[in-house]
Amino acid sequence: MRQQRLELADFRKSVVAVPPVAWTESLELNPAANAALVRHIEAGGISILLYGGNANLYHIDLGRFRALLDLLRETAGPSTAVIPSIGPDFGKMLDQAPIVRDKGFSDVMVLPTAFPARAAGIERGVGLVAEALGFGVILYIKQNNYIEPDQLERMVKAGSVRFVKYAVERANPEGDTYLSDIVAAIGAERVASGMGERPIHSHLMTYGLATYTSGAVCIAPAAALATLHAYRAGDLETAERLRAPFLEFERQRAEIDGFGVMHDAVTLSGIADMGPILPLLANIAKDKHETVAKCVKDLLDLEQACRAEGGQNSKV
Ligand SMILES: N[C@@H](CC=O)C(=O)O
Repeated sequence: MRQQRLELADFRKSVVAVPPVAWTESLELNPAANAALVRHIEAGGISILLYGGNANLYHIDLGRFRALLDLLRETAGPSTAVIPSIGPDFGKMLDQAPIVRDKGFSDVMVLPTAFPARAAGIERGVGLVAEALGFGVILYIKQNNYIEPDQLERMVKAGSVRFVKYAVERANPEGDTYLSDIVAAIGAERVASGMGERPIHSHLMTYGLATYTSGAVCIAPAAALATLHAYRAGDLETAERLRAPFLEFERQRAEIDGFGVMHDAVTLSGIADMGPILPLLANIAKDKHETVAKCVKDLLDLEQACRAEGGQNSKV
């Protein structure tokens, strides 16, 4: 695992993969399956792994959290940054902060608490958590007006927040004034589009966000990097062509279940057997496997083509 804290420039270099976690039937960590997924993502050129929503860290207990951090520290390659997530409630964040710090992680994301939470309480709570960690966090904003832009600016100046994962759902991501206000307050270089491929055209091109996070990247990492690079180069035709199978995958996730589809898609891809998803989430029904497997195959075909053409420099 990379030892140095991520700098803003590092986020611009990679799409952020948001992997699920593999468990055995008795809900023990599956080291071999988790390692196989990490290796696949790294082989596609991705250098940042964010264990958060898709890993279902919302529901993880402290024992499994410790074991996961040990495994990730040992498994990730020397240039791969691993960002675990803490929370979503204040008490769990405080319990997890010393574990994160003592195990040598230097970046962490705070999961969003939708209820009950108030902006002023989030500012104070995240400040205390950052103090306990000894470094500023990545704040996951998933709700409109979760935190006011001027508060966020204060938190960045105080060092309690270093980066933001922005994932507020909009029917149309253009004209998102909350996002423009956030960007005006802390700078686009501190914000990642944080909700998969659907809004990335706007988020990268209109708002100039640093990068994007995605679950599907775990299946097609080189294709995702090629997509990011095509957007950056202004080659929108290539970017849209590359994004098409990711969008179809996201459509299936929205229709069936975003978490369950992501988890089981990795198993269906043959990359690694993820086993059961940690409760309170659930695996998808068997009768959905065929549809999901078809999307996964399209992603794998694209991945193969991108790798054959040289990964991120591909014009596939
Ligand atoms: N929820 C999105 C992005 C992750 O943070 C996904 O899973 O693709």
